[in-house]
Parts: sequence; C-alpha cells; structure tokens
Amino acid sequence: MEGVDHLADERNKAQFDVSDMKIVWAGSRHAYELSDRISRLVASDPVFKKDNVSTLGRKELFKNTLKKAAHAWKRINELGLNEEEALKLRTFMDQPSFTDLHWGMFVPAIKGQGTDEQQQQWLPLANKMQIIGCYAQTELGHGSNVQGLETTATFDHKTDEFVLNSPTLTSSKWWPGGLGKISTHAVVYARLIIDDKDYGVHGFIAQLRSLNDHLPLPGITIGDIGMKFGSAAYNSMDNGVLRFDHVRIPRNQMLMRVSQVTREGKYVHSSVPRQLVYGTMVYVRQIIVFDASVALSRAVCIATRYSAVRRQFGSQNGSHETQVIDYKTQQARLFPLLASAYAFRFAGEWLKWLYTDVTERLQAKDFSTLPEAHACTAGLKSLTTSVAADGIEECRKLCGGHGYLSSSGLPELFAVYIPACTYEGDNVVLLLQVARYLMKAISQLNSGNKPVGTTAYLGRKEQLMQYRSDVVRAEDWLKPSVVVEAFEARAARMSLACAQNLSKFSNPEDGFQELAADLIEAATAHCQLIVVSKFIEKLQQDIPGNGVKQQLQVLCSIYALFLLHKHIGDFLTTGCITPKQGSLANEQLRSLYSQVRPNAIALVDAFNHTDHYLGSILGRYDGNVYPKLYEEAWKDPLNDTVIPDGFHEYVEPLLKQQLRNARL
Ligand SMILES: CCCCCCCCCCCCCCCC(=O)SCCNC(=O)CCNC(=O)[C@H](O)C(C)(C)COP(=O)(O)OP(=O)(O)OC[C@H]1O[C@@H](n2cnc3c(N)ncnc32)[C@H](O)[C@@H]1OP(=O)(O)O
Ligand SMILES: Cc1cc2nc3c(=O)[nH]c(=O)nc-3n(C[C@H](O)[C@H](O)[C@H](O)COP(=O)(O)OP(=O)(O)OC[C@H]3O[C@@H](n4cnc5c(N)ncnc54)[C@H](O)[C@@H]3O)c2cc1C
Repeated sequence: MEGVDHLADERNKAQFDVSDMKIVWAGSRHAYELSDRISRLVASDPVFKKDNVSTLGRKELFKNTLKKAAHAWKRINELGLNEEEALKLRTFMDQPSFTDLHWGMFVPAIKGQGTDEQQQQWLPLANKMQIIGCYAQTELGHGSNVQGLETTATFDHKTDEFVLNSPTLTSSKWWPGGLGKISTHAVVYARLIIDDKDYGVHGFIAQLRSLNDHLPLPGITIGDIGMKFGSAAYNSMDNGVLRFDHVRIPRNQMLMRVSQVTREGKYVHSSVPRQLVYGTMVYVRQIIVFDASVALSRAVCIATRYSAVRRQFGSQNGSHETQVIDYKTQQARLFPLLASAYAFRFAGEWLKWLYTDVTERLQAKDFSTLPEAHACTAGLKSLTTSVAADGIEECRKLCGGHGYLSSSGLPELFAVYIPACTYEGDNVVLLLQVARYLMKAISQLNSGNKPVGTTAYLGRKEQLMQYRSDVVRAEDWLKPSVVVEAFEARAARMSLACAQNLSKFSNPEDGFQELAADLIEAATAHCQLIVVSKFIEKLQQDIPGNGVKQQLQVLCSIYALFLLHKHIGDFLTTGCITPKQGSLANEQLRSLYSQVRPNAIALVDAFNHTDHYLGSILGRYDGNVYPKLYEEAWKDPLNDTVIPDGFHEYVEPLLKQQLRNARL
C-alpha cells in the first residue's frame, strides 16, 4: 500500500495549523525553511544513507563515517553553505564524527580562549579544515575534577617553549572525540608549571600528527580507546588516548586570553575571570540542551505515530481493535514526554539567548552574569539530558516488542544519546554546581545582595515561606500564576531547608558532602522551575497560527502538572499544596491528556523530521509499518543465505549425532 497515508485520519483530527506550529518549533520561519531544505537535501543523497550502519563492524563503520564526513564537507563547499547551513547538514547526517568536536569544541575553544593574534593564526586553518582539532581535557584518572588533571606544561626559559608531559598512566588523555585516529591538533588542558610553581590548568594548542603522512609526531603516543555501548551508536567516533613524552610547543601556543606567560616566564593574569578557561564547556552545554529537545522529539515522534498505528484488544462485533494510543496508561506515559520535548525546546531557545547575552557582556568586560550562565547551562544540561535519555527508553517500551528491533530506530537513538548524561559534565556533578550557586545566593540574602536572574524568586523568601496554594477546583491549575507560585515556593523551601541544615555544620564543605543528596533535589526543583517559567513566558509572546497557542498552553500545563504529580512528595512535605490540591492537579492532567489525544500526531508532525532523520520504520510518516517491517527483516545479512554460515560446521553434526543416537 505504497503512497497511502495510514495516519491521514489522525492528521484530519488536528485542531490547529501544523504548518504554523512547525515554525514555532523551529524558532522562526527562517530556521524552519533552512532545516526543511537541508534535511531533505541530506535525505535524498545516497552517500548519507544510514539504514545499514547498525550491521557494520567497527572498521567498516568508521570508514563509512569518514566517507560521510568528507562528503558533507564536499557538499558544503560545492553548495557554498554558510556556517548555519553547514551545521544543519552535519546534524542531519546523523552519525557522530570527528567533525563534531572540530567544529563544536576545538574551534570554539580557540575563539573563546585565544587572543586575537592566536585566533588569526589558527582559525583560518581550522575553518578550511587544513588542520583538524579536538578537545583533550579528560584523563584516565580525572574527568569531573578538572583541577585534578595531571598532564603538565612546563615553561622552558631557554627555548621559550612549553614541554608537554604525561607523568603518570592516569595522566593519559582519555575520551576526547576525534583524537583516536583523525585529529591533527588538539586543545590540550594541562597544568602550567613555571619555575616549579604550579599555576593550575590551562589550555594549549598542540600538533599531534604530521600533516604530511598523518603519523604521530615524536614523543606522542595515540590511539582509539575501544568499542563503546551499542553497535553503531557512538562507535563511529574515535574517542582516543594520548600521551606526551616531553613534547615541545612554542610559548605562543598557550591560549592566552585569560592569562599570559611572557618571554621572561612571568605569569600575568588579565582582568578576565579565571573561570573562562571553562568557557567552551558552557558553550557546548547550551547546545546540548537544545539537542535534548531534538533527541526526545525523535523518540516521541516514533512512539506517537506507532501508538496510533498499533492496535491491541477491544474489538467488538468485528470492529477494529483499540489503537494503543487510546489507552490512558499509554497517554500518561507518552504525553508528558511530548510536552517535555516542547518545554526543552523553549528552554533551549532561552538558554541560547542567555549565552549570547553573556558573550556580548564578556566582550564589554562585564562578567557579572557569568555565574548565572554557568549555573543555568550546567543545571539545564543535567535536567534535560536525564529526561531525554530516560524518555527514549520509555518510548522504546511504549512501542512494545517492535521497539526493541533495530529498525525501530530507538535502540540506536538510545545508545547514541545516553552518554550525554555523562559527557560535558556528569549530571550529578553539574547539579551540585547549581546547588552551590543556590546556597551562595541564599547566603547573600541577608547582606542586601538581591538575587537576580533565575534566582530572583529567592529574594521573596518571606512571601514564599508563607505561601499556601489557593487552588479549589481542577481548572485553577491551568492558571500560569498558580503554577509558577507553587513551583517557586517548592524550590525556595527546598533550598532554604538545605541552607538551614548546612548552617548546622561547623565546616560548610563537610555539610555540603553530607547533604549532597538533598542538595541535588533542591537543584532539580530550581531547574524544573526555570523550564516551567520559560514555557509560560513563551506563551506570553504573540504566537500566530490557528489554534497553535491553545495547543502549547495544553502542553505547558501537562509539563507542569506532570512534574507536580511526579514530585508530589516535595510539594506536600514542603507544605506548598494539600493532598486535595494534589489530586485536583491529577484530575486536570487526565483532562489535558484527552485534549492532546486528537492533536497528538499533528504535534509530532510539527517537528518536521524526515523519515531519513528519524531512521525508524515504526515512526514512518505514512504509518505503513507492517509491510515495511516485514520487508526490512529480509534485508538482514543473516537472511542473505537460507542456511547460515556455521550450520554445516557446528549444528549439522550435532543434529546427525542425535539422530544416530535415536536410531540406536
Ligand atoms: C552534529 C553536529 C553537532 C555539533 C554540536 C556541537 C556539540 C559538540 C558535540 C558534543 C559531543 C560531546 C563532547 C563531549 C566533550 C566533553 O565531555 S569535554 C569534557 C567536559 N568535562 C566536564 O564537563 C568536566 C566537568 N567538571 C567541571 O566542569 C568542573 O571542573 C567543575 C565540576 C565545575 C568543578 O570545577 P572546580 O574549579 O573544581 O570547582 P568549583 O570550586 O566548584 O568552582 C570554582 C568556581 O568556578 C565556577 N565555575 C565552575 N565551572 C564554571 C564554568 N564552566 N563557567 C563559569 N564558572 C564556572 C564555580 O561556580 C565556582 O565559582 P565560585 O563559587 O568560586 O564563584
Ligand atoms: C561519549 C563520550 C565522549 C566524551 N568526549 C570527550 C571529549 O571530547 N573531550 C574530553 O575531554 N572528554 C570527553 N569525555 C569525557 C567526559 O567529559 C567525562 O567522562 C565526564 O566529564 C565525566 O567525568 P568522569 O568520567 O571523570 O566521571 P567521574 O567523575 O569519575 O564519575 C563517576 C561517578 O562519580 C560521581 N561523582 C564524581 N564526582 C562527584 C562529586 N564531587 N560528588 C558526587 N558524586 C561525584 C559521578 O556522579 C559518577 O556517578 C567524553 C565522555 C564520553 C562518555
């Protein structure tokens, strides 16, 4: 039944204009048109075909990735794509490769931490891909504890060079993507040593491989760290190991925007805060939040479309069985994830704005919003990637047995996505950073320092401690102010309780360690408040399109009330709401699920994912699942022959032996 839209009835039920929602999802008409054009370009290019990658061995997979990365670069140049378009093309290629780190971390690290001269020296080479770089920070012994890194960069007065060295096994760089087999250069994080004095971790540009024959330069040991989780997944990336044996680099290859070393070996710290050495991580965390909405939207799109196609039970007098999407349990698992995808999209948009704002301020030497930018990027990175990773796995279960098939696209999506909970900062470690930020804001309340930005609500401490929700009917929970107040009161009370408990310790650090589990719950409540608030703020904007705003209002209420339901313990124990108000929220949630139901397919269509990008038979736009699943099974390499390799060698003798035994 090629060409038939099996989901047409579902699409006809929609109560809003999908084409307008596509623009809201993309962020602007320009962003929509760009994504639409580039995703189709990639989907129609046979080199970017990806339905066979999960059956490739590591070497074949890696070669296939190199081929795609080279082809992407060729197409970018042939078509004269700008930076934004090129990024989209690599995104829709949908196969992690060394280029992600080159463009995503190496180039931004030089831009953020290099002086103007250093940028002029290195960026033209990197931008033309005459050199390929990676971000070599993590070591075998330390990832989270950046200050604990062991690689050294010792200044040699005589030669005006730094000597890079890996003094211990645990100082081996371990994990950097693109390092293992491809990068010619790296931004290497190492302890700066001058005259036996340790100045802490700084970034250095080091050449790793010859530009003539690609062999490692003298003194450099380098390789891939081996297979990772899943089949294809992140195995298309050459995460690497690197050791330096007294490798010399010129002094001007230390990234010197934040601090400098002079020819005389004098360490000079500029007025720029030292934390800017961590700036590339802030940049990438902000991208990762945006990416979380994309990853979750892919899984939700697959699970929603398939839930409308799949039928189980409920047939009466020969009628159709029930579509599984009509089961309330399916809705209660799926629709909060749909709402979360939208919520993270708008949180990501806001975070991008915050990041741009902080960058502009930094140029003007205003560093005041850097701590807020760090706390928000760290916290939202943690929150959104954890939800997206768990959400992808939930979507797999929502698709029943077929969700476990590689051709559902979900196992691959899960395997490639879950390291996002670890890379760019372990999610727990990052929440602890948020908790520190909150405790600091609270400790400053009495000194007249008014909290600003996302912690401004803590300034209304007295009012929030008095707060009691005035909800009396289920519909009251639809009012944005009612929701925001409840979330603010819960977050404030959790943080204030932690602060009070911390004050009982004579050594605050001991208290912080002891109360860490409570602190990350308070940090989570704060981050959830940010996402809820940003969704609500988005809805205060003018949103054109027939029925679009109404749908987003429903999703926003689902996002908030689902969280309230899930964390009901927090809201009750802090005394923000009563059990009765909690059950009214739940009642409202059920009604909201019914409102989403007719719009569900259109809401996932609004993501505008091509079938190529989704890479899922269950999530096909046309819903033609069964014939395609059946067809796909026959393509498996095991089905190339009727009798598999090894049968005659191992199984046939066994069968024959058993038959002989039976005859005796
Ligand atoms: C297809 C195309 C896609 C392309 C799209 C591109 C995407 C690209 C691909 C991604 C693909 C994955 C690629 C993974 C790449 C890695 O994973 S790279 C390695 C990442 N590593 C990490 O994230 C390590 C995590 N650890 C850390 O960030 C820090 O060391 C920690 C945890 C913040 C602790 O730092 P610390 O200095 O020991 O800590 P602490 O004493 O707590 O902090 C000192 C002060 O600095 C502040 N601070 C700490 N960090 C920061 C910061 N970052 N900024 C500002 N201030 C900070 C603290 O708030 C504190 O301030 P005060 O309280 O003193 O005012
Ligand atoms: C796929 C992938 C790609 C990567 N790419 C790069 C790259 O390109 N460049 C690069 O430099 N690095 C890269 N990394 C490394 C990555 O950034 C680190 O693995 C990450 O920052 C976590 O650090 P860790 O491995 O030291 O974890 P650990 O800190 O050892 O974490 C182990 C456990 O300890 C807990 N823990 C640690 N510290 C604390 C604490 N203070 N309080 C409470 N609990 C704590 C954590 O929550 C976790 O449960 C990559 C990693 C992966 C998986």
